[in-house]
Amino acid sequence: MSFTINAEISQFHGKLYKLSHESTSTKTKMDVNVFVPPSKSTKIPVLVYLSGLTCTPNNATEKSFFQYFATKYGFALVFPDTSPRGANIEGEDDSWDFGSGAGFYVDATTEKWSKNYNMYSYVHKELLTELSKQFPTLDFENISLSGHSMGGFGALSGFLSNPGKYKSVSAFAPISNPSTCPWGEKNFGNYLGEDKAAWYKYDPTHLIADYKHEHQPTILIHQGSADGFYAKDHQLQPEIFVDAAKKAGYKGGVELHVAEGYDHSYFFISTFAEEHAKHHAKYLGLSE
Ligand SMILES: N[C@@H](CCC(=O)N[C@@H](CS)C(=O)NCC(=O)O)C(=O)O
Repeated sequence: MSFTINAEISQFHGKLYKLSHESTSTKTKMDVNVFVPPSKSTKIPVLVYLSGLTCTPNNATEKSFFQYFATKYGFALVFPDTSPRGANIEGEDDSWDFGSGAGFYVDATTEKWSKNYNMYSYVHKELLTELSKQFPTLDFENISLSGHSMGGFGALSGFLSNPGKYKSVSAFAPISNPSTCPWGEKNFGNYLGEDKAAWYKYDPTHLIADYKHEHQPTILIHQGSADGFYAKDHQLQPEIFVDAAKKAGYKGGVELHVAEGYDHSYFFISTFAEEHAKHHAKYLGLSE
């Protein structure tokens, strides 16, 4: 398997690559963007950023400002897509919060979706393995996770279900307890079926309750107070995750910042991108 380089763009003294490849996990062509900072190191740490509902790899690439901080601190960035595209499954393109653009970073088990909707294996296994061959100077053993909304859920879930694999995790407005919110119920119900035990294997609030691994870095979360998905729709519920972490005695703790007046958009994400970059740089061995 090899990547097609669709674009190679100079940015912040590094290179932004827009790539595509045939995925064995999703059985579709997948797009992914990778930013490589101007480093002479042959072991450049990596931050994987998982995007939210409706996004392609380009939304965060164009609006998060993360590349500036990747150059400043010296880590590479990986921006995966949010679902398979064009799998030709009935209903896949019918709503903005399910199917295309909403793979939810799980491996589907229901008959209808399980052939293609395997974003958990795609992100945490296939993509990282394939990128390590394409980019030999990137160190995929020194890697962290971040993400927004559905991707914030994907980051927390991926970190907690792969103990020790990721050095650190952070999230912007994450869907923190998907088993108890409308987005989670819709997506988990369709992808994983009605047995909630299967949902809990991905739900950060359940995962942290059972997390036993000694690697317990501080988990950084920002949430905008004026985000309608938080304040009005109760899709995000970061406080429930914080409580679960406290109850579980998670050693690093969860640092939740509710930022007054900020919404759910990339104006919010870009404002706090540096705090997240700094957080990961510390755990990736790039700063104090
Ligand atoms: N389409 C939805 C909004 C979806 C949304 O806010 N998606 C977030 C992630 S959950 C996002 O990043 N959208 C793309 C963007 O802002 O570039 C609506 O009309 O309410």
